[in-house]
Amino acid sequence: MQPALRLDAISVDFGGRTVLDGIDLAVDPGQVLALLGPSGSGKSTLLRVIAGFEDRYTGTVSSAGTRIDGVPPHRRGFALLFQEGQLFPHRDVAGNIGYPMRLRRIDRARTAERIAELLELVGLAGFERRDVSTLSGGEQQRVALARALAAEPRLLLLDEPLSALDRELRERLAGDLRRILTSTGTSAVFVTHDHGEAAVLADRVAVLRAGRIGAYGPTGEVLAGLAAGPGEGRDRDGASG
Ligand SMILES: Nc1ncnc2c1ncn2[C@@H]1O[C@H](COP(=O)(O)OP(=O)(O)OP(=O)(O)O)[C@@H](O)[C@H]1O
Repeated sequence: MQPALRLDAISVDFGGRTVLDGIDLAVDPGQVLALLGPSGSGKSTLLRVIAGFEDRYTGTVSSAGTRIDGVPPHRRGFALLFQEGQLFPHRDVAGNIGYPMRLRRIDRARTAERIAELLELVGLAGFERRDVSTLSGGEQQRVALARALAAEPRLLLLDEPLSALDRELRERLAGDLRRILTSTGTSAVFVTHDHGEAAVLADRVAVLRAGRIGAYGPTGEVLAGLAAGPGEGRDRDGASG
């Protein structure tokens, strides 16, 4: 099967400064890839290239065997989940989750059924009519996740999706998120600073260092390598620059 995402020789140069330097990566269908690395190593820039928000790059981005360079973000079949879920404040929970289905003109009965399924999946069964402003941070992130999954994305892109939450909630939600991604067979790329989060969520880890891939492989191996490396493992990024 073709990878859900493939990057070939992605480089980004901002005003003569190399921010990404020849990145090659692939994410197989159903696989979850974590991008780790210190601040400024290029993680968000790479995510922006994948999502289609950044066109100042060389190299190619493909999905399911097709090049998608130049395809606008909303036509890529990807969904995004950020640190703050960015829900629509004037819509209730069902209105938020159903939004991608409305855009796709899926009929009301099917939409309502799917919303109920997604709420069950994220542990918020029966929350349809709740005003989003009355939800806790963790509940809002669950609703944002349900909305991202409602579009049945070919790839889910997550930019530190749990970092706004407190530690205990973060750990619980990381486990839930992994279960949900597995049960829906969703391929995902997520940016994190947190090794624990990568350990729970990811099948593979790529460590960025100054715009290059410093380490890449199965999660256990890469994290063990970081913990054992000289002077590394002490900071949360596991990279000394
Ligand atoms: N639009 C831009 N113009 C110029 N430089 C930029 C731009 N966007 C990012 N950069 C620079 O590119 C480098 C990589 O930034 P990026 O945000 O991708 O890093 P990051 O690994 O996501 O960092 P963090 O973990 O702090 O979010 C940084 O040095 C940043 O200052």
